[in-house]
This record gives sequence, structure tokens and C-alpha cells, in this order.
Amino acid sequence: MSALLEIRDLRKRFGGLAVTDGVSLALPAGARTALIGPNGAGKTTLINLVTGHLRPDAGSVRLAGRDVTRTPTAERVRSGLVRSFQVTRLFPDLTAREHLALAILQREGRAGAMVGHYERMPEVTAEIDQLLERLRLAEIGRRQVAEIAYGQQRLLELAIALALRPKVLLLDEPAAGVPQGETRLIEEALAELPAELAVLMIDHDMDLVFRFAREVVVLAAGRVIFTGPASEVTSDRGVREAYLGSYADARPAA
Ligand SMILES: Nc1ncnc2c1ncn2[C@@H]1O[C@H](COP(=O)(O)OP(=O)(O)OP(=O)(O)O)[C@@H](O)[C@H]1O
Repeated sequence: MSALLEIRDLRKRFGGLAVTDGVSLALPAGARTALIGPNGAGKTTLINLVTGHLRPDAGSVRLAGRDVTRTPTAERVRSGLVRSFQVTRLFPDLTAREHLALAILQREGRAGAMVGHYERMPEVTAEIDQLLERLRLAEIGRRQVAEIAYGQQRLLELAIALALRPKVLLLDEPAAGVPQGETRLIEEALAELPAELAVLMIDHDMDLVFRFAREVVVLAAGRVIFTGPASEVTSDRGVREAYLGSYADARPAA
């Protein structure tokens, strides 16, 4: 089957620096791929090129076979290319339910101004209930974001992303900043993502990477230096020496 997300020979320079230097990768349906690499390797830039927040100098991005290299971000989202919202993009005085109503209305192409009336839309409230249940957030649905724990805010980001019905989901350090006791809930939510969804996750936490990802892509100085099964990344000499440091002896969870 052809890839849901296909990146071909993508290039981006900032001044004299080739930050994305001929990157190609493909995610089929159901992919669980981690994008790792040292600070400054170009991970965030690559994600920004894929979402359309940045424009590449060369190369292409295809979504479900369609070239979206020049497509505006909002249209990519509507086509199923979704990046998880960051906590910093949540509205502190809106409730979790209101955030999900906004995402659902946006997906349906209905005006955000209707969010004040969403409780009178049974199909919207039913979907909100389902999403909250799925992310174990049912109890805090009516609380303002400012009042809920940070781990719950990160679960809400995932719920919002799922409300947009993604085909491809890009996750930027989904558990970063979450206190130890709450990371299990995030990992459970990640483990329960729809099977057919293609997921690309950036993370520095190698324990999380090994538990989540089946495939790992290692980026260094803007180039892919390894693509392969998570079980093989730590035995790759170049990756071991240059990029995993103290994790070089780690092994994927059985
Ligand atoms: N808008 C920009 N203008 C100029 N240089 C930039 C810009 N954005 C990123 N860079 C540079 O590009 C390189 C790659 O940055 P990027 O943030 O993509 O790396 P990263 O792998 O995500 O790093 P980290 O793990 O620290 O988040 C860095 O050297 C950074 O300074």
C-alpha cells in the first residue's frame, strides 16, 4: 500500500545552514515512528515543513498520494494531517469540553462563534463525551484548562487532535513536562490511538520511544542517518556513538 505521508528529498536552509538536507521518509497507515536526534538536528524544522508552517526550498510532501507541499496549513489539517496542539496553545479560561467543541466545529467547517451553543447540538456533545471517556478526562470536562493538572492538559491536546480525525498525527514530545506519576496515563493514551492512524513522534525520552515506536528515524545535522526497526537503532554504530550517549545500552521493551 502507498504511504499516507511521504516526504521526498526535502530541503531547507536558514542562511548558510542546511537545516533540512535532503530528508526522505514514508509513513504507511498504522505507522508508529519516532523521530529522534540531538538538539539542533532539525526535527522541529522538519515537522514545520510537513505541517506547512515553513516552506521548503525543494522537495515534496504528499498526503495520501496528494502533493500538499504548497498547501496552506489549515487545508492540510482538513485533509487529515494533524499536529497535536501544544499546551501553550490551549485557552486557560475555556473548559475541556469547549476546546473539543471548537475542534469539532472547525473540522465540520462550522463557525467557531457557534461554540457558545454546542451543548444544544447532540451530535457534538455525544462526540465530546466519547473523546473525554477515551482519554480518561470525563471527570474534568467542565473544568477550565487553568484548573486541571498538566498531564490532563496534555491528554486534552491529544483529544483535540483526535477530534480533527487525523490520518497522520505528528506528536511533539507528548509527555514532556508531565510529572512522573502522570506519564502512565499519556502512555496508555498513546497505546490506544486508532490502529490505522500513522503517527510520527518527536521525543528525547528513549524509554518512551522504545515503548511506543516500531520504527525509528534518526536525524543528525539535517540528514537521516538511520531508518529502521526500534530494535536495531541502538546497535547501529553511528547512532550509538553520536546520538544515544548514555542510552547506547538501552533495549526496546519486550
Ligand atoms: N527560523 C530559524 N532561523 C534560523 N535558524 C533556525 C530557525 N529555526 C531553526 N533554526 C536552526 O536550525 C537548526 C535546527 O533547529 P531545530 O529546532 O529544527 O532542531 P531540533 O532537532 O528540533 O532541536 P531540539 O531537539 O533542540 O528541539 C538549529 O541550528 C537552529 O538554530
